[in-house]
Amino acid sequence: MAMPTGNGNGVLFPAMLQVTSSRLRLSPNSEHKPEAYDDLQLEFSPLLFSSLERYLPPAMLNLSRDAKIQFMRDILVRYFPEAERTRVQKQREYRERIMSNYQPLYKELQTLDETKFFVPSFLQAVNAGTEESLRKIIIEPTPGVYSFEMLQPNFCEMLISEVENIERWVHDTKFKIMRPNTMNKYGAVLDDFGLEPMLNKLMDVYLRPMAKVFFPEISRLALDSHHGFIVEYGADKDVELGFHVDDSEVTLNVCLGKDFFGGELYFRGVRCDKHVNTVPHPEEIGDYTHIPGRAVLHRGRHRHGARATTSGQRLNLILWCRSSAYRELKRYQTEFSSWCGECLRRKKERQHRAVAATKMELLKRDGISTS
Ligand SMILES: O=C(O)CCC(=O)C(=O)O
Ligand SMILES: [Fe+2]
Repeated sequence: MAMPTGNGNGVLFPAMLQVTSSRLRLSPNSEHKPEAYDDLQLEFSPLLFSSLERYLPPAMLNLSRDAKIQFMRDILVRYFPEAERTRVQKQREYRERIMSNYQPLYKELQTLDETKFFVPSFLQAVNAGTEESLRKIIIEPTPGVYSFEMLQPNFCEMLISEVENIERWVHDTKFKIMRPNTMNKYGAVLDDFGLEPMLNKLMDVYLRPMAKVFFPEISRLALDSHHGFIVEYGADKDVELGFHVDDSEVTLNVCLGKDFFGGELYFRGVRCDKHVNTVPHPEEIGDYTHIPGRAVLHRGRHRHGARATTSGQRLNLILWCRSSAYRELKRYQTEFSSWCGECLRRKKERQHRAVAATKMELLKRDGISTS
């Protein structure tokens, strides 16, 4: 028998007793208008509560707001480990410190204005949304890497000036900035500087149709979070970037400028965790030369690095797009021949061996000499 639950003061919620064992709905109740939870100072986003409310069992919908909060929080706490909650809380505090001290140079960067941000060819192809329209604007410098013209020169200049403004502010105030990742000593995480909603829209509206065409195995499941940042290279900045895979399902990398030599990307094939250090096959070896305004889109697991920027300054906008559903599914899989070059090679080898063994058996059975 289930023990009664209470609010910690010895008072029971009778209605809660009836529904705590109920399951969430499998599909959301689209007719239900969820309450607003914006005033809550909880460890989860108020939007998460509003979204989850649509999945509550019907009997719960008439309960008090507090009872619903308690029920939903219990679910979220089980799903979201404490270490992750602490990380999110620290990140929130870090961003609040930035937002209350940093004065942006261009507030207009925070709202995506498609005609000011993108070149017409990109916009037309994405708006048409067909495979044909998207294939028309891309080239594939090496298999699985797609390149296309994307950003307007004016937008690139604004973003570069904003990053320079960030670096000045960091220097003048001695702010302890978190760099984009362990590989870069320079650059800035744009999500920390108020550009997260803009980059979310970029991923959701403009990259989603592309990912659907070029990486269908991933984008059957939604890309639902991102890490957006700028990398900076030059004599007094980072010079090159070692061979690595990204912590993303799909990566967008757009060159913003300025004038530079070098900095080419080199690619060495897509690999799963198990095969990340295996040798590349000849057809997987390819280079890409950055051109300001031009983007490359590739799988995060596509192994790559950036050669030295030998003169001038190079800044690139990077968006690591992630899918929580894809990551969850991957945990239950052991073989990735649909995208890992090495899993595929080994699978083909096994098939060849099996076919050869069968042939041999048949020849022996028919008494034909195999020596
Ligand atoms: O420098 C570049 O263009 C590559 C950057 C990159 O691969 C990364 O930040 O993950
Ligand atoms: Fe990368």
